[in-house]
Amino acid sequence: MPLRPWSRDAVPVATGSEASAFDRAAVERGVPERSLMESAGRAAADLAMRLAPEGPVIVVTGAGHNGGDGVVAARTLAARGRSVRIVAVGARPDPDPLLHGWVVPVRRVDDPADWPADAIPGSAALVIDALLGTGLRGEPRPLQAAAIRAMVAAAEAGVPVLALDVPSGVVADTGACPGPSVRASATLCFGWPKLGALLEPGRARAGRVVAAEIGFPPSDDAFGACLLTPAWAARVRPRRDPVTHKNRVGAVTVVGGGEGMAGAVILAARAALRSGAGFVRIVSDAANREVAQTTLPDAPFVPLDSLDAVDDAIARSGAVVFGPGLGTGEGRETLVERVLAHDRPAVIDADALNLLAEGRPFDVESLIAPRAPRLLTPHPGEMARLLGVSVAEVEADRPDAARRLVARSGATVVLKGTPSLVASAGRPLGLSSLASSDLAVAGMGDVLAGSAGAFLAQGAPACDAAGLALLYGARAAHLTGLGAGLAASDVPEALPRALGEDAAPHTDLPFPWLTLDLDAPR
Ligand SMILES: NC(=O)C1=CN([C@@H]2O[C@H](COP(=O)(O)OP(=O)(O)OC[C@H]3O[C@@H](n4cnc5c(N)ncnc54)[C@H](OP(=O)(O)O)[C@@H]3O)[C@@H](O)[C@H]2O)[C@@H](O)CC1
Ligand SMILES: [K+]
Repeated sequence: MPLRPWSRDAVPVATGSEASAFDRAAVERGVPERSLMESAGRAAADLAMRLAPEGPVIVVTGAGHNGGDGVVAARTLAARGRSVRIVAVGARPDPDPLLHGWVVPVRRVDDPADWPADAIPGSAALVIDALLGTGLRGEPRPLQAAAIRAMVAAAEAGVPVLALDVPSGVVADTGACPGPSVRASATLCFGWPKLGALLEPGRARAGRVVAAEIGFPPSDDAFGACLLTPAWAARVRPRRDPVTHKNRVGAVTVVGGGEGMAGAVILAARAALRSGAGFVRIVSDAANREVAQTTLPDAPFVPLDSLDAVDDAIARSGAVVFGPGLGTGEGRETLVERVLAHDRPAVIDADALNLLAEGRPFDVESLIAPRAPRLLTPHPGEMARLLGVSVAEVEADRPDAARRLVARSGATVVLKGTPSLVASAGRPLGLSSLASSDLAVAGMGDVLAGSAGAFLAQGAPACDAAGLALLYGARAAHLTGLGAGLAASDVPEALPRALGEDAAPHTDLPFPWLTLDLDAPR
């Protein structure tokens, strides 16, 4: 199972607005716009030849620079001997100077009510969507909407569609689709992947996401997000010193599991051990002692009503995982107060979050300026309770919800979903590159919390611990080969294999300009 996605490290991700501002700044610095467009269009032609090694190519162009990229791609394909035709939607110069004198047949379409049925024939080997890029404002107008519908029909008839920069109709800032949008089998992003191609619903429209270096200056801190990839994880993950002992490599205390909820703490504790923690303690309801100790004899057990023993366990730990299966019944406030009084890095999950959402005994604002890193790991329902909004409001702008909780709590936040997001003050928003519907199963949150606790205890900063837990958990799930039959309890056992992989990420794209090759969502 080849390690994917391919990249050399974390990949900067630009919103459409950031990309446009960066384009302008680059041009002001003397980077010729034509050279950027030339590199973009030639990279598009390279990828097009790979996706459709033979047969006719239709390039649907718009009036802006996205269309210009498409014209360069069409010219390059023609110069390489391919059969290519342009469908020009809206105004373009005639003849187009970007064609450098090459004669490429152009079909001009100006009337949305009269879209020619044969403009995109079913016999095409590939459609290149160069209609709308980062310049889309609002819902596509009727002419562009007709072109998008024609490209959707072609895709439904089995013609692959390569979208340039972003599938037309998808808002590059957010992934929203205010009207019709192209269904691409692959999207080639120029410079950097666009956030809109990585967030739903845009992600589902983009297919495989490939990014190309096209001659931009370095982006440094220009963008607010980045894609966390396997190569990034391999670089930042903690490694053991050859000479060490169990308390030096990360001790974790998992606090959770009300009566009858032993499974959640056991999953978290097992994930912590399998993520490299040297010592894991379980603090749980006394009724769970037998099952916990039988199932996971490696982890000493402390009953959660023995508060002094709880204090002692936490004081001996490098990190706490607080909340899995905890329950929100009477008396839990005391435990919250006691656990969070320690200056230990902590993952705050599940019912510990629900208690904070109810202000029992305090709310997330009281976490501000803790003496140790805090990592909050809500799913959208918990996030909605913490912010006092509806789940629909969270889902409508997930990056904003994550950033708001960071501002309110001072903590690092993982907002689970597809993709899961990692938000932390002063750091770009991290997007997991390994989202998969296979992970939508009960107990995965407990595994994530335990694993993140292990990375925290091994000294990783909270945002790295969060990203590592997301990526290695998802990779482990993939390595089980169980697909939609995955159970959360399968994942901890596969974590060591995921962590042990040192094979370089794989791509079958041989292009020197390649900076990212990310599979279509599963
Ligand atoms: N600049 C650079 O350095 C580089 C840029 N690059 C490329 O350029 C792209 C950005 O180019 P861009 O800014 O020209 O915008 P673009 O996406 O082509 O769209 C503008 C067109 O869309 C139209 N339009 C807008 N809203 C609409 C609607 N609702 N419904 C219908 N039409 C609508 C708008 O029409 P208008 O509203 O102005 O009449 C205009 O015609 C970027 O994604 C990348 O591919 C690369 O080559 C690298 C170098
Ligand atoms: K496009």
